Amino acid sequence: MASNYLEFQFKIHPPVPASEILIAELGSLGFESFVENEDGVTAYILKEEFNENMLTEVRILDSDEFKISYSSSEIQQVNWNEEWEKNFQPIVVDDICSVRAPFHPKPETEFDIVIEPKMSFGTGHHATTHMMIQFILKNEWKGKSVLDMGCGTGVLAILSSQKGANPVEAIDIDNWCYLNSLENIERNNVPEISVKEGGAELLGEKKYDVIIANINRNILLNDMQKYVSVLQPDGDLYLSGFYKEDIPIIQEACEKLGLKFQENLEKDKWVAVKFSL
Ligand SMILES: C[S@@+](CC[C@H](N)C(=O)[O-])C[C@H]1O[C@@H](n2cnc3c(N)ncnc32)[C@H](O)[C@@H]1O
Repeated sequence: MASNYLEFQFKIHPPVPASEILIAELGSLGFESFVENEDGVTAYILKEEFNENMLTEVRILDSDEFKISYSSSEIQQVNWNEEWEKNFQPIVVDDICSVRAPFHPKPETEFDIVIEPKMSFGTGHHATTHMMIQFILKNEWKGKSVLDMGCGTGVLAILSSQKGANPVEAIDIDNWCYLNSLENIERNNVPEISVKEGGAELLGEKKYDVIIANINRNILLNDMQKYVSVLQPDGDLYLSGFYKEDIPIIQEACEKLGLKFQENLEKDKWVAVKFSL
């Protein structure tokens, strides 16, 4: 791919495992291809698509815990696949589920998900994806209707389908993630998964046995009511994308909507929580 791109180095001070939230925000602003490094994230955006207001949006992520700074430079050519091949290692969750790129050898695990992430979130490397995979692995999924909100690469929707969920639907607000999920679903030869581009406004009358949403605290708080309105009685809602200290606010919002806390997983300060109606 040869285009005029801006390359941004975003540094997180002090370095904390917050880069995936930064990546999710950058992705929704129109940045492409993200490479995580020790200090933060390198991200790219087409020069004509960049505007200064985007950096104001990024600064809103600053908190008591960390601050984000950046520098930028203009570049002519990016080979995104080479970037990923340098940076993307396969992962194995609980010895039974691998998430890997097409160029990695086939593993022996029971579940094998092949993802070409390009610039979408969801390689399984991040704690939140890892924990959502653990939840899917350890709970009954067979025959259940599953909605994956904020599907990224489609990794959780693909695993849901491999675990026997049917039908599976996936939604992401980002055009790149929508397209990338379609590609990855085809690559994994799973039964048809419906993918839509948008947010909670796409949810209508149809109800689901299970909803999984790994997004971020504020979007979850904002959209949770809509999610619950399309959850079957006795349905389960699995949420991630927030820190342990956010559990009380998430739990309070869920309980107001009639959900009961079931269980939470914790990894690198991040949590994933299961609620049931
Ligand atoms: C943290 S990533 C999770 C990706 C994948 N599900 C995983 O677990 O690895 C969050 C995803 O949510 C999407 N997203 C952000 N806001 C959203 C919204 N309001 N509705 C739906 N998707 C959204 C982002 O584009 C991003 O792909």
